[in-house]
Amino acid sequence: MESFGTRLHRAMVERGPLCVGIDPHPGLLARWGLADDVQGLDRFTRTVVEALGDRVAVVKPQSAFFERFGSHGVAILESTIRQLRDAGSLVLLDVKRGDIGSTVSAYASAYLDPSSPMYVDAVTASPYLGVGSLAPMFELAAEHGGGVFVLALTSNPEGASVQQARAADGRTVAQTVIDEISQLNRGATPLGSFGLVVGATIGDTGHDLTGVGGPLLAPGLGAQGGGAADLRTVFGASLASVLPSYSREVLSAGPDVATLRAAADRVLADCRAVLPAL
Ligand SMILES: O=c1ccn([C@@H]2O[C@H](COP(=O)(O)O)[C@@H](O)[C@H]2O)c(=O)[nH]1
Repeated sequence: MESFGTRLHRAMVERGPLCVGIDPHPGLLARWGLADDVQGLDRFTRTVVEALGDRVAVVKPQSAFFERFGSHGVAILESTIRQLRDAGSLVLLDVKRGDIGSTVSAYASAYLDPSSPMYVDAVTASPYLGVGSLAPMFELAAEHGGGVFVLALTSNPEGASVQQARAADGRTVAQTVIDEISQLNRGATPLGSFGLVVGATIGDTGHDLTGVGGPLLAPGLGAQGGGAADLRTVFGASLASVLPSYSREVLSAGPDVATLRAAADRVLADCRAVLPAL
């Protein structure tokens, strides 16, 4: 079975290094002329799948915007995941899960076991109960060709006070996460299956990402103020592993399918101008 890293690398070569998030904010639903209800949610997500599912490397549904509609929203999330997989994009579910290891096992089954209704190619995970507590996710991902993106240096301004605090050995908390994920990817080519989330808004923090060996998901572009040019400052020598991620910047171009596609093409061109060819 092919690893997630191999599948992701191929998707980035064939479709370009771009992840587009599905974040159906109430304001976006209104802007698209849709009601803030499950019907509006369903129409919104179907339009995004139609516009982008067959052309973008990775689509990242944000679970929170589905969960707020309860079981009906979760049913639409499951359906969206299936539609995206059928359309050929990789699905990264942004759920930022993390807990004690025995509970992480259940999260792993929910998202990374192919028999689960919510099975996706990769998930986001939070390391703040210790990177080791995420081991059940790493193991199930490795077994079934899945991936896990662990929060390292997030795009929000509040993140730095925790992530850039120093641990007992003098490294920042983020650097300890970076180092543990690098170990998991050792020897994997062309790309490891275990990624990090590093915001495009954080500037040059001096963290060493060169040994990660896995994908570096870069949110914070567009609506949060980051631009493609910032990728150079944040990622320096690691630019080749960057997967830029945009949500509102692209979604606000809807509901017209052609306009959504044009917005995705535009941000991809901006990123290609900065990132090395794969
Ligand atoms: O550090 C992080 C980690 C995750 N996110 C998520 O990405 C999108 C960003 O949406 P935009 O509309 O492009 O701002 C959203 O789902 C966040 O929860 C992040 O922004 N930063």
